[in-house]
Amino acid sequence: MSTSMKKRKIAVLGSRSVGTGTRVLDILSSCLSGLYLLGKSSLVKQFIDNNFVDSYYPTIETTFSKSVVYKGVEYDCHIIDTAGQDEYSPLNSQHAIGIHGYILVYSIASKNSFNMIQVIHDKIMDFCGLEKIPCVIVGSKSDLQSSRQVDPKDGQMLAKQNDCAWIETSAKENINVGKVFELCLQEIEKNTVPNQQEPQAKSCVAM
Ligand SMILES: Nc1nc2c(ncn2[C@@H]2O[C@H](COP(=O)(O)OP(=O)(O)OP(=O)(O)O)[C@@H](O)[C@H]2O)c(=O)[nH]1
Repeated sequence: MSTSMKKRKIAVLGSRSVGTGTRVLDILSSCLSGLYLLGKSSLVKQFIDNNFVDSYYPTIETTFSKSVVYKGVEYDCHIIDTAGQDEYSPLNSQHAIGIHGYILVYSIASKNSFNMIQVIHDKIMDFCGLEKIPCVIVGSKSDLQSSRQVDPKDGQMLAKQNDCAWIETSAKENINVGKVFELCLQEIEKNTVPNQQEPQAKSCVAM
């Protein structure tokens, strides 16, 4: 790996799926309520391995690395696939400190998961004490059109209100997966002052 590569840490967050605590029951509950699962891990897996698996394994937080060339610059991206956020739980500091950009995921087939995006966004802003965070709001499972509960216009409006990028994606059909991470780098680099090597120092970014 080139020493001049810019390191960017990206956290993938969304609402936590309601696990039952045991493996068999988790699988059963995912069959019953699969639409409410966000597909965070599937999105990351498709990006890292070019692979989609239909089965569900509850996420234990994992970090992946991949070098990405964006606008002719090579970035060493560290992507943290989180287990998700509860409405009332405080933000885990590891999902804020040292993070350069966020991918906030909802399922287009779950209005509840969409409603959680503003809650999670506000939690990050509160934690970091910032007025803006580099962020992409992502509507996952765009292949599930017949189960759609979230209008694209609502996604775009939420992104506009929070000064974020927005996109819909399908890990299953490999639609817009690379674009999600490009948009995240774009939002991170918006934070970079011209002629400056790294994103501007913010209280939550470890330089
Ligand atoms: N139709 C469809 N199903 C998907 C897509 N992405 C993921 N899934 C399915 O949704 C389920 C949950 O996917 P995961 O990627 O494990 O979801 P997660 O958000 O990481 O879930 P947690 O580990 O509970 O946080 C799995 O059965 C996937 O196969 C997609 O783009 N389209």
